[in-house]
Amino acid sequence: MPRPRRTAVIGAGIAGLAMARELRREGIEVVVFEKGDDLGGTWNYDPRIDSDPTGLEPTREVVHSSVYLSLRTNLPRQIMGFVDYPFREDEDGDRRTFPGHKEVLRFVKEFAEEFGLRGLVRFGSEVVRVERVGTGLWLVEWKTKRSEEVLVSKEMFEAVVVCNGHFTQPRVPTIPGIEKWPGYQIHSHNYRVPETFRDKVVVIIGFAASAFDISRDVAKVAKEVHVASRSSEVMVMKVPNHDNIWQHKMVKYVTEESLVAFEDGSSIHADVMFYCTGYTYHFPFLETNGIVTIEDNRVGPLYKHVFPPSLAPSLSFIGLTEKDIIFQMTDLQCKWVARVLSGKVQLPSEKEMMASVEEYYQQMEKNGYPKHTTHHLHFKEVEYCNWLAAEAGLPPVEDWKERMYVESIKSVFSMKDNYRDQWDDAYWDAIIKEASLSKCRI
Ligand SMILES: Cc1cc2nc3c(=O)[nH]c(=O)nc-3n(C[C@H](O)[C@H](O)[C@H](O)COP(=O)(O)OP(=O)(O)OC[C@H]3O[C@@H](n4cnc5c(N)ncnc54)[C@H](O)[C@@H]3O)c2cc1C
Repeated sequence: MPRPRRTAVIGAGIAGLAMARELRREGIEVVVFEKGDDLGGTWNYDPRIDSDPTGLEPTREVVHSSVYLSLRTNLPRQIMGFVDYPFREDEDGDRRTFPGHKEVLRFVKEFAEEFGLRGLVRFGSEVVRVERVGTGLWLVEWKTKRSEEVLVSKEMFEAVVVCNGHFTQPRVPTIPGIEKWPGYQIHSHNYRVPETFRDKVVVIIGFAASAFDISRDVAKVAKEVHVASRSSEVMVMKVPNHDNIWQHKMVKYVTEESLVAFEDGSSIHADVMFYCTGYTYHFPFLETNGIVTIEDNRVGPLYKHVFPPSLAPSLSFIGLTEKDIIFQMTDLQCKWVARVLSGKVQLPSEKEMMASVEEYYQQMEKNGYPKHTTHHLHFKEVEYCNWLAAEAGLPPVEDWKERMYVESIKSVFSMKDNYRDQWDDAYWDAIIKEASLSKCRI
């Protein structure tokens, strides 16, 4: 494919902004379509929630962000910067190592201003169709609203980069009896403040970071909080240092008398079923004639989680991988894609890319990783970033970032309350200082 003249980027979260910066650096004209009216994607806290709190009703009105009011980052700010643009403290901002969401938004906006990216974004423009047309171009159709009037417009692009985020479309487990259970159901996508749950008995399903944080937040006002999980690691117990939080095995069934029975044999009567059960990938605008599919949360086939081999390089996806050093990884993916589009880096042949995808799937199967974890990096987060960095002509991720990432993941999984405020800043400051001194010495 010849170097594209114009590229469409869908979304102005960190992925879309980083992509726009890299494309422009490569001299490629870029248009960023953003359905919201501001930059920052999920970091734009929005007090509104979807019209269906479970997020399952297909015709519901959707709010993009899943951020709740008390949210603080679960990674230290030192590894939440872009590769060449650190997340520095702002004198007037939230200077904590694990800052609140407002501070992340401030940083993302600062990044956009620094590189003059705002002017590349068409706000209030929701992409509703992306389709390859006979000429090898991509037709992008988007809608804009002016008061009550909806305008639909079309434009052709030589390449499209999908950066629409994947924390908006909830995934919810099937629970026997739930259709008749009379309580209130909600997915964490629609959680904002604990007040709704005052004096309620709340069952939270999930065992990852959001279930941990939200259970502690809700427990401040709820009567009881019962966290249930499929995880084999869950210990059935009353959680130490909390008067009103219990852990259980998964919910076995529920009844119309509001009973919730757990697989550990215990049961309670509850008011709220709260799903902290993750999200599914969702590209409602994308038409590829079945070339790109989503099956059991596997977007495929994608070479290195980015390029569908038979449509590469004119179609790509940024930020699909999960559980990694997100800002660094996203930025590196963007640098790689921009270099591929500019012709500086060649992709392998379609056949070779397909073989690589197949090999990855086989490896997953051999290791017993379920299909829905296709875009988890399975402890190879840094290896993946280093591969991207090499493709982008950059050095590998700094050793201290890798160590800090590993340590912060351990902290998250330690499930200790206040792990963020127990972080040893002095220790890490010394490590970073030593690393930068040794860089100078080289
Ligand atoms: C609750 C929560 C906590 C998190 N905590 C952390 C953390 O501590 N550290 C960390 O590194 N990461 C964290 N993350 C991950 C976070 O999602 C990523 O850091 C990152 O912000 C994702 O950026 P993105 O640009 O890929 O997607 P998003 O930020 O979701 O941006 C996508 C953009 O695309 C737009 N869009 C979507 N569809 C369309 C369309 N059809 N047309 C036009 N525009 C469209 C959306 O409006 C949005 O602006 C968290 C995520 C959540 C949900």
